[in-house]
Formats: sequence, structure tokens, C-alpha cells
Amino acid sequence: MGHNRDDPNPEDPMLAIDPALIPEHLRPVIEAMCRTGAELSRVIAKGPLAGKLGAGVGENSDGDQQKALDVMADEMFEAALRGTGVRYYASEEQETVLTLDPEGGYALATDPLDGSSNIDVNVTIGTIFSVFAAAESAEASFLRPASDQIAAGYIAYGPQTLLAVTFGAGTMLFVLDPDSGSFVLSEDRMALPEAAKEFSINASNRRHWTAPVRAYVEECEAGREGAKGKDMNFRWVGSLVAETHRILTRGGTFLYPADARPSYGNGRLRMVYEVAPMAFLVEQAGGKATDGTRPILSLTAEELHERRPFVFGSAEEVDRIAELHG
Ligand SMILES: O=P(O)(O)OC[C@H]1O[C@](O)(COP(=O)(O)O)[C@@H](O)[C@@H]1O
Ligand SMILES: [Mg+2]
Ligand SMILES: [Mg+2]
Repeated sequence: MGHNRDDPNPEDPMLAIDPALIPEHLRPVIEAMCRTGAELSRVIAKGPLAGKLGAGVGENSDGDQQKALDVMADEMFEAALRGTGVRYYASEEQETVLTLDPEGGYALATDPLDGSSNIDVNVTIGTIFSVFAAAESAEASFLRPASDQIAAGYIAYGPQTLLAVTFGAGTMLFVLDPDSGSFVLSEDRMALPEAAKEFSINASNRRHWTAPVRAYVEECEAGREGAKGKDMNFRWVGSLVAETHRILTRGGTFLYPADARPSYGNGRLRMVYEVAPMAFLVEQAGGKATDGTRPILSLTAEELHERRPFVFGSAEEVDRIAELHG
């Protein structure tokens, strides 16, 4: 029996994930993320039958338009994490950090709904999360080296609902079994291929790119006739979660670089709840993640909603991009 949102049963012994695979101290947090992810996947699967999920309902602190599903997802994760040991909750959809449990030992940052532009078109969207040990204040908990993360993960709502998660000992992949409502282990160590055959960047911004980014994309486009000596395919979904999952599975490169548009001086993606957790997952699967030159995990966010240029994927390609930045 799965977890029915309309008919919650606190006595239900069914867990959303096998606790044996989760470090003991993090079990309540990860169980809450999985249980809520499973609930959210049911709402997403209903699409228009669940209401106008992609309708604009306001703006978040970053000036991005908020959609109904962004707000719903944020409310569901916030509610589910109460009582799980999360002291500080930071979300893309909340301007400031919330204190959920003053005695809790963890600080969790989330992009509760990633890829919002894909809500209404039945394309994969996701949830991203990052966990730190709580420090003496909210700022000290989140504004610290990304290498201090103790867990990171994403849930992808696509043809399958998937969870990729790391606790610093490899990246595990789980698939939500719709019959049981539980995430079942499918790969205990994801391995991101060292060489790539695909690259991903929003090419509509080409005229705003820096010279090294332009040089890299030109190399990819030159294919076997150019310096690479091999053809490269191109993909852009517009959901970081979907892009990351594809690259973890079959290799590739992703770039959301700084560009010359006003307010894109640090790219688009947010360091604390998009870039840092994805970098942790990618590195734990054997890939690399940088801001173009510096490893993301060596960087410290200075503000909760700050952006960071983001390059990740197959090690050879990420090294080549750093070289081009010379
Ligand atoms: O529309 P663009 O500029 O290509 O940006 C796409 C990127 O923006 C995002 O949608 C930002 O995430 P949100 O939907 O959570 O704001 C990423 O998932 C994606 O990689
Ligand atoms: Mg996002
Ligand atoms: Mg989002």
C-alpha cells in the first residue's frame, strides 16, 4: 500500500525508502523528502486534473515568477520536514531561512520545484536538496564551503520518479515503485562516464557568452573535423534535474555560464540549493563540477540566493573547459 495524501495513516508501517541504506542520523530527514516526493509525483502525474499547476501566483525573492506548483511543493516539504531534526529550512521560494526545530541538528536547503517552465508541458521536473550539519546560526549553516555538505540529492519527476542521493560515499539511485509508494535501490554507485558525446547549454544566449565558452561550444560543433576529433550531440531540456540525471547516466557536459546579460554576471543557477548539491552528486559519481575553473566544492556562498556559473559533467570535458579559460 502506498501513501495516500487524502487518507494519511500514521500507523502505516510502510516506509518510503529502506532505512538500512540511509545513515541512521539522517533517516527521518530523507524519509520525509522521499514521502513528500512520492506525494508530489502523484500531483504532477495528474497534471491539469490537479488544477492549474503552472499558473503564475507571484514572484520569489529572486524576482523569478512563482508558479502554483513551486509554492505547493515548498509548503509540502516545509511541513513534512517539521519534527525530523531540521533546524534551518532554506528554500528558493522563501526569502529568508525558517527555523523549523530549534533543537534540530540539520540545515536543509531546497529548490522544491526545479524546471518550472516545464510544468505545463509534461517534461521532467524535479526537487533538489542539500543538507549541512546545523551551525550556531542560519547564516553559518548555509554560507560555508560546499564541501561541508553531508548529504545532497534530487528527485526527478519524469517517466519514472527517481531519487539520486549521496552521503559522501558514492551516489545512489532509487526508483519510486508506484505500486508500493517506496523508493527502491536501482544503482548503488552511479558512475558518470569520463568521456562525453553530448553537451548542454542554452544556445540562444550565444551572443552574450564569454570567449572561452564560445570556444568550447565551437569545438563541440566542429565535431570530428575539429580539435576534438569526434562528433558531439546537443541536448537542452531546461530542467537542471533532468539534465543532471542524463549526464550522470550517460556522460556529457552542462554549462550555465556567466554571460553579458544584465543580472547574468554569475549565470542563472543558485549556489546553495542548485549548484552545490548537484556538484556533490556529480563528484561522488566520478564527474567534475566547477564554476568554469574552480571546483564548486571548494567555494563558499556569501548569500543565500546567490548565483554561480556552473559547469559539470564528464571529467575530460570539464578539464578542457577550464583549460580554455586559461
Ligand atoms: O530558461 P533557461 O535560461 O534556459 O534556464 C534553464 C534553467 O533554469 C532552471 O529552470 C532554474 O530552476 P527553477 O525552475 O527552479 O527556477 C533550471 O532548471 C534550468 O537549468
Ligand atoms: Mg531550479
Ligand atoms: Mg525552483
